[in-house]
Amino acid sequence: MKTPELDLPSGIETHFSETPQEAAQQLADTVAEFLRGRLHSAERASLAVSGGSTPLPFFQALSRKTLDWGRVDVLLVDERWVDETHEDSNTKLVKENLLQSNAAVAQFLSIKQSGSTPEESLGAAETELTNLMRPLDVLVLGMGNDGHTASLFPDAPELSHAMNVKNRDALAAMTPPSQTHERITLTYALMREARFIALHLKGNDKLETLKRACSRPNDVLEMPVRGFLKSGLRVYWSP
Ligand SMILES: O=C(O)[C@H](O)[C@@H](O)[C@H](O)[C@H](O)COP(=O)(O)O
Repeated sequence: MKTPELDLPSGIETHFSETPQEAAQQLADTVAEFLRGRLHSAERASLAVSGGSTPLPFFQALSRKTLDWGRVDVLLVDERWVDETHEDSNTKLVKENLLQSNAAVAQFLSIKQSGSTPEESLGAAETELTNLMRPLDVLVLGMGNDGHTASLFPDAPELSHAMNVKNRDALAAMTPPSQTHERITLTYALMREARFIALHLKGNDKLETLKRACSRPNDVLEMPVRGFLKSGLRVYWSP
C-alpha cells in the first residue's frame, strides 16, 4: 500500500493499515497492552470509546483480549439522545460488541441517565462519573468530515463551553442543528488530558478531512478535532 502523505504536527504517530480489520486489530493490541500496563500500577483503569461505525471491528477484537477486565471502567465519549434499543444508540453498540467475551465483566459507566434532554440528565451523569479517576487512561476518538470528534460539533451552540479548557465538568449537553439527535459528550478538558489518545479513522474522505484539519491547526472551534492533533496522538487509519 502506498503510504498516504500527511503533514501532521510533529510527535503524532501514524499507523496505516491495508484493511479496517488490520487497523482494528493493531489498535486493540495496543490498547490492551496499555490497559494491562496501567493495571500493574493502579487499582482500576479507564477506557473511553467512541460510537459511530468505525469502531465495530475494534470493539470485537478488544473484547477478546485477555486482561483483568473486572478492574476496567468503560464509558462512551458521547451518546445520542435515543433509547438504548434504538439503532443509533452508542450504548447498544458498546454493549453488543465490546462488553462481550472476556470484556463482559468490565464496568460500564453510563453517560446517558434518565431525563428528557441531555441537559436535564447532566447532574445524574456527572454523578455516575464521580469515582472515575482523572486523567482518563485510554481515549479512542473518531472524527466526522465536518471536523467533529466525540460530540464536539462545529455548529453546536454549546461548543465554546464544552471546549473551554477551564471547564472542569466531565460532561456537556450538545444540540448541534446538523444532527438528528441531541447529544451528551465528555468535555474537551477531560478528554485532552487522557494518558493514551488514539484517533481511529476509516476511508479516504477522513484522510482529506485530516489534511484540512492540519492546514489551520489553531482554529479549534471550526474543526474541534484540531484540539487533539498534538504530540502523543496515535492515528490509526485504513481505507
Ligand atoms: O457518536 C458519534 O457519532 C461519535 O462518537 C462520533 O464522534 C464519531 O466517532 C464520528 O462521527 C465518526 O463516526 P464514524 O465512525 O461513523 O465515521
